[in-house]
Amino acid sequence: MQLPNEFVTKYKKLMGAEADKFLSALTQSSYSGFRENPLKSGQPVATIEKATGKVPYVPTGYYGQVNGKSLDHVTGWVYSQEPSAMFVGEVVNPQAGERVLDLCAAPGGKTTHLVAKMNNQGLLVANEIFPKRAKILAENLERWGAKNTVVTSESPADLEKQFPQYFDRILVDAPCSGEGMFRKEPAGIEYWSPEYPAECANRQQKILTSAMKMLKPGGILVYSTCTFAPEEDEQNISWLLGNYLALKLVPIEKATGMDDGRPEWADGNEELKKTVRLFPHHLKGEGHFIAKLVNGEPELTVKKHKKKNKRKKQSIVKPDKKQLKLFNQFATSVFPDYQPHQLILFGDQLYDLPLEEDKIEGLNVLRPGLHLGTFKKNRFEPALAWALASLPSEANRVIELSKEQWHQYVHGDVVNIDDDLSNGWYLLVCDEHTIGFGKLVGKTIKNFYPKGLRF
Ligand SMILES: C[S@@+](CC[C@H](N)C(=O)[O-])C[C@H]1O[C@@H](n2cnc3c(N)ncnc32)[C@H](O)[C@@H]1O
Repeated sequence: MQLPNEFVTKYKKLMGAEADKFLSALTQSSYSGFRENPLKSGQPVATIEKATGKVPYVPTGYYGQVNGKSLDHVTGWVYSQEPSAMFVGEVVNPQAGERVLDLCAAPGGKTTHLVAKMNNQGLLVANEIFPKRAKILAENLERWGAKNTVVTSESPADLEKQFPQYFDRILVDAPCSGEGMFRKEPAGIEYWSPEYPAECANRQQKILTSAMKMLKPGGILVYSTCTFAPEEDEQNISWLLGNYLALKLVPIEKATGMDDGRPEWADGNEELKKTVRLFPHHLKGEGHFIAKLVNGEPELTVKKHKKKNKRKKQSIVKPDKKQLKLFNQFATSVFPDYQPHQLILFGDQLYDLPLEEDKIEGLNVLRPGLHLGTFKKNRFEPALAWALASLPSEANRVIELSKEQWHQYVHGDVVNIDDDLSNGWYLLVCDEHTIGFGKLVGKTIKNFYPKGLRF
């Protein structure tokens, strides 16, 4: 890997005596890792995936690689994530029941972590500006079993109009110059230029300005990047502190190998030591920067947002009596204890929306909460997302499949069983993993695994 000369010169100057160790670490191999899903896994994942060790600062984190076609991955028991990036979710530390915004969320590494920390309770809005990336985010959340999460695809400036002073916690995992990922994704080096960090900082300040409008008084803002560039890290935090006088840095408890932020790389404010830097020559992970701030602003009367926004991208419709009957028939037979927040329809798709419906009107919403199923003529077909967000113990009607039958199922084949069971819908389970729904007719399970996911 060839680092740009200007990059080397810049960091030799900034890092001084440490520069050689730092630059040499960038030429070594990167670390891979994964988090297990505490909402699902009933046994230590380290024994079933190829974990090479425990990430010391993340209770659910492991070093090692996940096989994308393994049962654990396909059913959302694990999520592949670089070890340093895992610390961000720990710093955000959202609580069950809170309103949380992940403003730059795709592909969802941190969002899935937040879902787990919130125990799927409260509201998580996961936003990604680019629709294609937002689609991947929605798919990853579906596999993870997110119930409390709405996926939107908006610019921060548009989102701020909808949610003034609304969130208890906001994560801005900002688009950045990516210097911390150079050894993991060397293609990023091509985009780098000496001017690039300042350009990124400018964009980050715009995103932070929108984030501040959506943060409640007393709310927590976490800002993270995967770059070493002081312009995007300490200098942006100085900028925030200078522009929002009620914002205060909250100290982050550092694990072994983590460094304090560097005041001397910004305006010398010693408070910046409360931020954290993860350097690849000091720990087993890639480069990251994280700051945690609390908004001490007293509660202000928030002007009711007048909907200037005339675009009606989504219209909210409730299921009619007939649809409710079909849904209830399914729910009573398979998930008798399921308590939806609010049932809404997008076309013929039924979702369980975890927030007030007017909050999503006018927004580009890819996933208005948990996808429960589809109405087709005179029947209700449950969605894979609902299965993946459920535990075997929550279902009345379960069929256990062998590993071989699971392979048939994800391949899209019909699966035959030996037992005599009544016809109808069942939750399919393999080795304690919820894998999907199947409709039993005689001794044959009709396969409803989505075509696009088959392998
Ligand atoms: C560092 S990545 C987020 C990674 C993600 N949080 C995760 O853990 O998987 C930053 C994201 O910001 C998005 N982005 C790019 N430009 C943006 C902008 N102007 N405003 C908001 N988000 C932007 C990118 O598409 C990208 O998905």
